[in-house]
Amino acid sequence: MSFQNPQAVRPHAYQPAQTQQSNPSTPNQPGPHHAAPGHPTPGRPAQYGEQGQAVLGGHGLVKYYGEVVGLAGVDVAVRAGEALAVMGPSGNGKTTLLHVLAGILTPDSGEVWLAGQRIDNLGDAARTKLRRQRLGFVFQDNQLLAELPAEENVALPLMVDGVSRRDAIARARTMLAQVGLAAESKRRPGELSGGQAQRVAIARALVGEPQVVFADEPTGALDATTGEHVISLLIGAATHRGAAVVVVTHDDQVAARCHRTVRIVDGRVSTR
Ligand SMILES: Nc1ncnc2c1ncn2[C@@H]1O[C@H](COP(=O)(O)OP(=O)(O)OP(=O)(O)O)[C@@H](O)[C@H]1O
Repeated sequence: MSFQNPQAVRPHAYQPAQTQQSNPSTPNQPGPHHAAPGHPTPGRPAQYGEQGQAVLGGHGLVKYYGEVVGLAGVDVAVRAGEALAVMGPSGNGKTTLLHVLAGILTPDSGEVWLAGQRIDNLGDAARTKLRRQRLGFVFQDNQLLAELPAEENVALPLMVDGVSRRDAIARARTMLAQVGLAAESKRRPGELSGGQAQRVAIARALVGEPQVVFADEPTGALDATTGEHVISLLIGAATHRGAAVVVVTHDDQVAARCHRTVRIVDGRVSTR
């Protein structure tokens, strides 16, 4: 499935990570954290040291759609500057996990913590604001607005948040230059290649300096070479800024670019 469209302090740590595998082929180490200073980082797996605090943690996540199990009790955490791949068979809960972690869906039980704040129990308006201000999203189909040039697509989330048009466009242009699209900033999505359009979507996801970027099959509509370029750009640009990245993917090459992989099978983290 694709995407549809922050005070309490968590009292205890948890132990999910024996079920999450490091990706040995990934040379990068996660960057510095930017969890709120002074917070005992909720959701931090016990083996993470002070250099690797979890910016995002899900604990005991359960989600049903009527009788259908979406998630059956998932523990997961991701550090600032770390890219986590979420893999597993179709229909086993990957997108559900992404939506619950991103505050798009509320879990039936369990908790989600973002940089020291429990977020699963916030109201709709607060979660919407949090998603806009602190999270970034990259979709399989870039979901750019066809009638707007690239720079306005990137500037839009900033303007919605009250940044002046002039400043938002300036930041959008800087961001587009960073994804190699300075020359394309005035083009509309229909005038861009699939890979270029996805780079615009990456610029849009990053322009607000999010703490976590969620991507659901971000390379699913691209050929292998373009997909590899796009995922490298996304992970490099996000983790360089200290953001965490959570990528749902069926693609081993995409997962290999991430620091760790977690497999979701039957709504649970698989140990196999
Ligand atoms: N809105 C919904 N209503 C009812 N059932 C749903 C809904 N969304 C997901 N499901 C069901 O929940 C289970 C998990 O779905 P989910 O989309 O999370 O799987 P997935 O691993 O992301 O699949 P895929 O790889 O095919 O995208 C599936 O059985 C699915 O049919």
